[in-house]
Amino acid sequence: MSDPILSLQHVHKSFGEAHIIRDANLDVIPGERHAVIGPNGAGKSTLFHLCSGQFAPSEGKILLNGDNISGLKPAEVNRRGLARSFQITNIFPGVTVFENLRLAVMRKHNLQFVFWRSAARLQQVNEEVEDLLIKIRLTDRAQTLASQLSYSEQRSLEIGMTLASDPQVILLDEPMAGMSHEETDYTAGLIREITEGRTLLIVEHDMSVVFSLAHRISVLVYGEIIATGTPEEIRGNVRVKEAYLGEEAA
Ligand SMILES: Nc1ncnc2c1ncn2[C@@H]1O[C@H](COP(=O)(O)OP(=O)(O)OP(=O)(O)O)[C@@H](O)[C@H]1O
Repeated sequence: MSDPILSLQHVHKSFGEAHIIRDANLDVIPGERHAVIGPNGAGKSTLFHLCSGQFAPSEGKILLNGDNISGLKPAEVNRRGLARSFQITNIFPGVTVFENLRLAVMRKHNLQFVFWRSAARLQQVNEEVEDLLIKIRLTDRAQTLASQLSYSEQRSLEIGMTLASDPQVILLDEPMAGMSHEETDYTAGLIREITEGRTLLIVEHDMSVVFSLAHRISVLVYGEIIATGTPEEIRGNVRVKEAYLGEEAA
């Protein structure tokens, strides 16, 4: 197995007396689509916050490409190649799809207003935005206000904004939440496409999506990763059935 691109080593996270993440160990392999599943409140979002720099671990290490990123600020983690989307959408509803993406691309280049004096750079940003529009299949909606998009289109736009920094590792937190079956199928297809050649860590409650999309799955229960394996291995894991999947099936 190749070296992990993202590695959590004995990671703990406490808030006061509450031990939310307890000795989490997780290796994410370059190129894989890795899902984290677990009951409500298990600590999945907290785990993502730790990986993306929103929280610093109380103990343990998080490595990205072998470098210790524990405690680095989100912008620095992003600069090093990890981007995430949130459960709650962070697009700007009052501006167009194109402008939302342009803002995300400019953020990547860390652009100031002075930047706009250069027509060549403006052209470069616009080309990057056009490219993103194709990837998220929203070229026809470029001039539509984000608030006018359908729910799944808004999620596509958010995925596009996550892609703007051209990350090696993408973290998606419940991208299918609140979607119909059709929207879920559509978004699963989009995620397959846009993560080609990248690494995906995804939290998702829809088990049919998880088991068809993920190469490997980790199961988080009460802040502990109780199993990691292929979908078949996880389906057959007795501990997982007892702690989680049995309960879901019921
Ligand atoms: N900043 C915080 N301070 C104190 N407790 C927190 C904080 N953030 C999260 N928690 C607690 O940590 C636990 C895990 O929350 P988290 O959101 O990570 O779970 P989750 O697995 O993502 O849940 P869900 O599937 O419902 O989204 C919860 O009990 C939550 O109340």
